Amino acid sequence: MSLPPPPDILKKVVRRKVEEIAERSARVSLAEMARRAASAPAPRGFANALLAKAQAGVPAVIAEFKRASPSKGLLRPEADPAAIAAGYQRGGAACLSVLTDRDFFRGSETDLQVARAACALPVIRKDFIIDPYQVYEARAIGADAILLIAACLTDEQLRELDGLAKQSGLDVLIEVHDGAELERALSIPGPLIGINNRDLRSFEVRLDTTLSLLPRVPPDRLLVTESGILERGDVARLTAHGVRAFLVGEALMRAPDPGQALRDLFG
Ligand SMILES: O=C(O)c1ccccc1NCC(=O)[C@H](O)[C@H](O)COP(=O)(O)O
Repeated sequence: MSLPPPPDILKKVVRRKVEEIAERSARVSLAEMARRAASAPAPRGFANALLAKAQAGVPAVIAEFKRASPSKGLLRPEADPAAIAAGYQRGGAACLSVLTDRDFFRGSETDLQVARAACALPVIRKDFIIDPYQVYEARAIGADAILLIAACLTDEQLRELDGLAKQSGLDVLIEVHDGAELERALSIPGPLIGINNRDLRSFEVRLDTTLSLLPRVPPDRLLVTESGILERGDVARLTAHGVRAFLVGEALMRAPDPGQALRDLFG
């Protein structure tokens, strides 16, 4: 069951992020966070892990750790990130995604650190990144990649945050929802383009979002389809159209054994 969307969740989340960044940078300065980022362990190669699977003809799956979400409420609030990350690795995931937002997803930086320490998979920090501070913070906590949501960012912010991430050793997944956002994302060099099937304003999920934008994604980009992949039929439908990379959360987090659910979905 889906919850009714609050009026424009993205605006609400971004407003809260602005406050959060002010609070955090008062506790740990930008300069100190940049220093911590510079001394973080080497990144694991998020984009390369996806590309290797896709080129081998195997579904490249980013398996997501998510306790709750604005659209679905509580999924698995007491989940253990270490056990689930290890299960995802055994289940054949190429990469992990960890929601670090606290107020809307019940996540944390600790979830990412614990999940990454429990496996050898590269990890993307899934959050609403709008400021350089969060890029340094992502690297400082050990993330290997960040998500940039085109709908939350101006072209200038997108370019600045993407440049800073790459300079810091992070891979970037730019997420789009429509043709206009896709054009903006394609103006930025990089191997990964995420197409989110969930309309972040209405919460409606349509796999057709990926299928309609897919012909506009050049072959040198790896399209990652995100959200609403719930059953084998969804994977079969997307695969039949040439989709090779998937980001899946809810279907795995709701299952008694998320790693086994991953095997069952893509097996
Ligand atoms: O999931 C939400 O309710 C949501 C609401 C507002 C912004 C982002 C949101 N989700 C983040 C994601 O993109 C998904 O967690 C991810 O694509 C996995 O989706 P799913 O497999 O449907 O859990």
